[in-house]
Amino acid sequence: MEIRPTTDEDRDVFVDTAHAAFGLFPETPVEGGGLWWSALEMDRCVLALTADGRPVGTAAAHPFELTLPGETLVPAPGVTAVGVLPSHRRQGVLSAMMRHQLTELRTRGEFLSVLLASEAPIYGRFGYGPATYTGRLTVQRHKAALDVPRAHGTADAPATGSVEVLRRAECGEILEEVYDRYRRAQPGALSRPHRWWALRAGQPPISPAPRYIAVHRDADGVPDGYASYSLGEKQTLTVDETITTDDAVFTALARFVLGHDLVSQVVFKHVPPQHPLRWQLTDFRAAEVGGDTDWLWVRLLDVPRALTARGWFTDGELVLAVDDPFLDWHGRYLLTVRDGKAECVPTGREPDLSLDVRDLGSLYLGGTAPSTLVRAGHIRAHRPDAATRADALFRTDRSPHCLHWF
Ligand SMILES: CC(=O)SCCNC(=O)CCNC(=O)[C@H](O)C(C)(C)COP(=O)(O)OP(=O)(O)OC[C@H]1O[C@@H](n2cnc3c(N)ncnc32)[C@H](O)[C@@H]1OP(=O)(O)O
Repeated sequence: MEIRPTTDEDRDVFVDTAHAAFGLFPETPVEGGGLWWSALEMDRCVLALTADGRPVGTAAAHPFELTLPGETLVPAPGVTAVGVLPSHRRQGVLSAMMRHQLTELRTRGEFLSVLLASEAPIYGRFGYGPATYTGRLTVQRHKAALDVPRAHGTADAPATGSVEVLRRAECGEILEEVYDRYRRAQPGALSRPHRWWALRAGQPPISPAPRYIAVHRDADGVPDGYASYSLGEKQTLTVDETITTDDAVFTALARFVLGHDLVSQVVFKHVPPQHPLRWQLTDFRAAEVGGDTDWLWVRLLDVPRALTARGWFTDGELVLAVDDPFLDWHGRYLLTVRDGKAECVPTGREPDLSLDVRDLGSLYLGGTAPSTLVRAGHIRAHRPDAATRADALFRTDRSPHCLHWF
């Protein structure tokens, strides 16, 4: 078995092998298709080949930026197109590719990588842990009235601005600009490189799939939010994504789609856990939460660099004993947080928590409380107050959320 990096000449072989691994025929640029593979950069891909040179496995990484708590932007290779031909599975091909890729990323100086998992049981063994969650909110339109805000001087001042409906093709750079502003402020969000928008690679609203876009503009006419949507069967209006940094603008866009005629229900895909929309409905039961799932998985490759990169919101200290069985590595660190910044240094002190690197990946963005994984039996707390202190330390000002598909 040989694992080797690819070049532009390997693109066809890579794309064919990846499609065969997923049981698909290579996608053609038909109406609506988002050619996900056109965004692959071949110098970031690997092929696995048998001894006689037949390609049997693929893996790739996109050069994304990830927003950490504290609005810090860091490089985050987005692992994708991972596949092994059905004839060559369970013979260690994926394990060999993962070892090659993670070692290469670490050598290049990356301190974390991310992915979306096709199946949840695959990636924990390689050190990835689920770190952001997403869900679907289905609202019955006949019960969809929004409540009058009870706090004076806040949301009862509705967003001043306007909503205009455009077709996707009429939006020019608006979506890219609004998305970019949003993702810089949203922990867990990924950049969508300009190349993706230009190639129209991926899922709506990036892809050429026909969509209406409700664009919200502020009082000066500057776009500050959008909702990408389509109407389908059973009078269902589906919103692919609602993008804005401003809660009042989100409410204005929600009010717009919920008021759409000839619609019996509105499905908001990709709503973060604990989103306020449910609480804004006069009838709390008008919204049904579904499709609750993990989304972004995080793998830490350099624990001190990763922990000092993110912002912190509570002072404190914690000794973490971290195990990385896949890359055969162990470290014990004193994490000290003062005024929003962390120091993380090797220590000989007794640990507060012992944990696998995959579980640290789950805690990293603040979307999973350490005490949850202690209660699940995955993290070992060595002192009675360790989980509570860890919860306070890892908590963030805003829950992480990611809705980019790759
Ligand atoms: C980020 C992304 O791209 S997600 C997309 C992942 N790809 C797919 O889902 C495409 C379809 N599936 C495949 O191509 C393959 O089954 C892969 C890539 C998931 C696994 O490849 P393989 O070469 O069979 O994996 P490999 O032999 O290295 O298995 C390593 C271990 O993972 C386990 N494993 C592999 N796949 C799975 C799975 N789908 N579910 C549960 N366990 C799995 C194996 O049993 C093995 O366990 P062991 O070490 O205890 O023996």
